[in-house]
Amino acid sequence: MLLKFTKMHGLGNDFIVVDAVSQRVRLTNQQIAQLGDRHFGIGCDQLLIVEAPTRPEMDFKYRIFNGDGSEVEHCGNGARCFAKFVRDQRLIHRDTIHVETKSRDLTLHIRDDGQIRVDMGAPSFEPTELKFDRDKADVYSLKAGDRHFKVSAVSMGNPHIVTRVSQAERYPVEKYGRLLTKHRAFAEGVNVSFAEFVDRNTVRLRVYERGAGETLACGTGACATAVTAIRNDWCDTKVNLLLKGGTLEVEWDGQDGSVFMTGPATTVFSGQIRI
Ligand SMILES: N[C@H](CCC[C@H](N)C(=O)O)C(=O)O
Repeated sequence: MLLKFTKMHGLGNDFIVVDAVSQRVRLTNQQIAQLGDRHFGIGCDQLLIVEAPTRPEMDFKYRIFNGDGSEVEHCGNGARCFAKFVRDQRLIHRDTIHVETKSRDLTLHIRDDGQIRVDMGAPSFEPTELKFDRDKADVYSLKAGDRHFKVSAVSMGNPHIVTRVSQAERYPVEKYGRLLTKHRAFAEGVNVSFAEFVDRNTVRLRVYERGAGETLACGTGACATAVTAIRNDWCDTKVNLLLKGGTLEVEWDGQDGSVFMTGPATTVFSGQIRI
């Protein structure tokens, strides 16, 4: 099969985007992992497949696969790149886009300045949705390697834990992220945010992602971290998350409303590959 694709990124969290509306796409999880391989394939943190919607009130369905080939429920940076992709490919002519994902419906708005604002839906703290083994909703004490961690658990449709650190830039994220992401408390793995709270509107953040390792940015991780900060009154209802790849703005009312994330999306190149 000759597969057309577009390489994109959201603050350095990079994606292979595939249009399955205009071309027939049949990819196995193994083929997705091959495409995601940074030495033997194109290379990406996640691969996004854009499909026709399954319900008339939606514009598209978009499926998300980690670089290891595993399909997941949500991707915040990917949602922004998806929005830019479908507009640039003229698959839609509106600036507000309604899209289905595996776990929830999203509304995306492309602003005049090119930034994309995503209604990420409401956070959840119910262990059932997070598929955690524990009966306590949202705070865990976990041992990983030689350290104990106090983590808050938040679902943005995909599972996250957030732990506070004093200096994010110097923290051994690879060592402890690798241990925590597969901790036995999380039946299907978990994304791990290491957050340094700078002030009531600023958090320095690094994320070790399930199925991808540390990425330069993580949209749902930024949302999970902002929700944790607002819920604990460490931050106000608008938070700037300073990630390795750049800054994301996240807003949440601290009640049961949606989380809103605003940030950029960038197209790197388009190509085709025989697979
Ligand atoms: N690794 C995540 C999916 C991608 C999330 C991230 N790239 C984002 O921007 O939200 C998971 O396994 O749930």
